[in-house]
Amino acid sequence: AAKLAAAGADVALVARTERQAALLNGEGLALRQGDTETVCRVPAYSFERLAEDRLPERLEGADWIMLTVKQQHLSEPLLALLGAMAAGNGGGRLLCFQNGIGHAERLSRFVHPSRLFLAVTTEGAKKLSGREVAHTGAGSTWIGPAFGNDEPGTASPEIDNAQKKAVKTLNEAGFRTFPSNQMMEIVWNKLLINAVVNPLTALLRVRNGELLATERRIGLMRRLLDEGTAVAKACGIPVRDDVWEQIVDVCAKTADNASSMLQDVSSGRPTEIDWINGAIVERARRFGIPVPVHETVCDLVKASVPESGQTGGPLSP
Ligand SMILES: NC(=O)C1=CN([C@@H]2O[C@H](COP(=O)(O)OP(=O)(O)OC[C@H]3O[C@@H](n4cnc5c(N)ncnc54)[C@H](OP(=O)(O)O)[C@@H]3O)[C@@H](O)[C@H]2O)C=CC1
Ligand SMILES: CC(C)(CO)C(=O)C(=O)O
Repeated sequence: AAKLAAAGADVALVARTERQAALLNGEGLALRQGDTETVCRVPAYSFERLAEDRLPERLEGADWIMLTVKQQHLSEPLLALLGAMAAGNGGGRLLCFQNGIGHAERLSRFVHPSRLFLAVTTEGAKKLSGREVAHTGAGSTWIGPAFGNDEPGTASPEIDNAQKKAVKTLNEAGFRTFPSNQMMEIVWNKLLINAVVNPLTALLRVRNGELLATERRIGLMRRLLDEGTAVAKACGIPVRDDVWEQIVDVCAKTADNASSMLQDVSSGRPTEIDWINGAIVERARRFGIPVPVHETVCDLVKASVPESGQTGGPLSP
């Protein structure tokens, strides 16, 4: 939001709590990039208030709604609010940045499928406080319709134009962004990467780069990738030949990063495992494909976070 606003886009934020919205409205949104911090003024609303009140005109008329919550945050009231925002005057389009799969199908019960778009990004961002965010790494972003239009050139002119405008706006804000009509393929490609890196870093409590440090870890990574690839192919998803090389590259380029799942497990928060490895297990069952390593990491990751998600934290002595 800070980078889009700096590039001249008309942006508003929706925080979860009224408290955070008041903080953002009072003190501004601070963006940290390297050693530089810039503060910008972006009007903020809260989900808590919006879920109860009428939608303000500004949000009802939004061209694009960028959804950056985690999969486990997609509650029924949030889905209903997004449905209302995407149905307003002129009809907003919803761009979903989630890792994992399953959200497009859930959202399509509330938002017309023609207004649903998926984004896959390798940009890195970290919330530092209620009003501060760090841009932790530049990457690339692909956006496109969630359903249909698999054949290049078959999207409606309206979708094409909306997509072009969003790509242009994101590029102007400094995000290297590309349009795609094969988002399912791109989403699955990222899924296969996350399904290897995230659970293993979370369970072994290591940073991304340390996964490549031993043959035993590499063996587990390869078994997760082989099982995941078999499921993707059974689902009719073309899998790139160089996914393994991409995984090695991600681990090398983000060597010092704690993966999002490691961060969640270390803080005792619920993880996105159900929408990453869990989604692979669920689809494997449909096709009768054995995925013992995915099943095991799902159980272990879930067992490592207390059911209530209230405690957890560093390893016990
Ligand atoms: N961070 C990254 O670099 C990348 C993340 N992704 C994906 O993007 C998604 C978001 O990741 P990330 O930003 O790291 O996740 P975080 O958990 O850091 O941020 C999610 C935010 O959503 C807020 N939220 C939850 N529920 C609501 C609601 N009902 N209304 C408004 N806001 C809400 C949370 O607020 P609160 O804190 O108050 O609970 C939180 O600030 C995930 O699916 C992740 O896998 C993909 C690529 C890179
Ligand atoms: C690519 C990777 C593994 C980078 O940390 C990621 O997306 C995550 O942590 O969720």
